[in-house]
Amino acid sequence: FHISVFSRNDSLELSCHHEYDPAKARIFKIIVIGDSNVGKTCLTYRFCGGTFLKNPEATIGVDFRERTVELDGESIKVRLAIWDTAGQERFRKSMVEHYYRSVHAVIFVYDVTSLTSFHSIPDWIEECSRHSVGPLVPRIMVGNKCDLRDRREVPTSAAQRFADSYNFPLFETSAKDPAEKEHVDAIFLTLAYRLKSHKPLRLKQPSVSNVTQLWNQSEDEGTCQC
Ligand SMILES: Nc1nc2c(ncn2[C@@H]2O[C@H](COP(=O)(O)OP(=O)(O)OP(=O)(O)O)[C@@H](O)[C@H]2O)c(=O)[nH]1
Repeated sequence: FHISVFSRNDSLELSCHHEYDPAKARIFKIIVIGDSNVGKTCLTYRFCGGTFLKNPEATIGVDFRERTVELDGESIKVRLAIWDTAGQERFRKSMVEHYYRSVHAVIFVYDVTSLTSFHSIPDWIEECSRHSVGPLVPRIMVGNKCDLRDRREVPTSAAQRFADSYNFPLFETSAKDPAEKEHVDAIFLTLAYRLKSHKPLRLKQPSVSNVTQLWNQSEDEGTCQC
């Protein structure tokens, strides 16, 4: 049962499950934010699908992806519901309120070969604040496309200074380079470990599509400040 909302991408699925399993219902919403073309879709696809998505199209509205991760051996399972947001203003403006409702964590992405995308990060942080994402919501910064070594415009030192000033962990990686696959996993696992003690979204009606519920519950609950 595959669902993709407002998307032309061949995205991964949030599956519909029919038996109630509390472990499966422990779910955290992570939004991935940043300029268009920085690689948000490819990073989330790499994490959820394991491969590099060739020829992604611009995200329209949002694409949902999901992966369940096991923490502390197998003792804790958490489901990461990842919202791959649109970078282009015209494809996101009607959706922004939905992005931030009940969000548990935020990933800011820039492209290491684009100084412009790095300089946009303060604007994305500002947008988060405007939507009442509190300081207790974990945030992470990711510099993508590190495989393009000859085209790098954003030095690690500058990015690290910036990240430190906000107390964000910084990751530099590549969605494209297969050798970076585990590094991409580490980004999301870092958030999962930080979230495991937070209050998750609980699915109210396990028999109904998770996407529909996440959408509706985020309407009901407002931004999570846990
Ligand atoms: N070399 C390289 N190219 C990448 C990498 N990640 C993404 N790309 C390319 O960058 C372009 C944009 O990738 P997307 O993942 O669609 O970017 P996006 O941030 O989701 O863009 P929007 O949906 O418009 O917000 C595509 O041509 C990808 O193939 C990477 O790590 N290395």
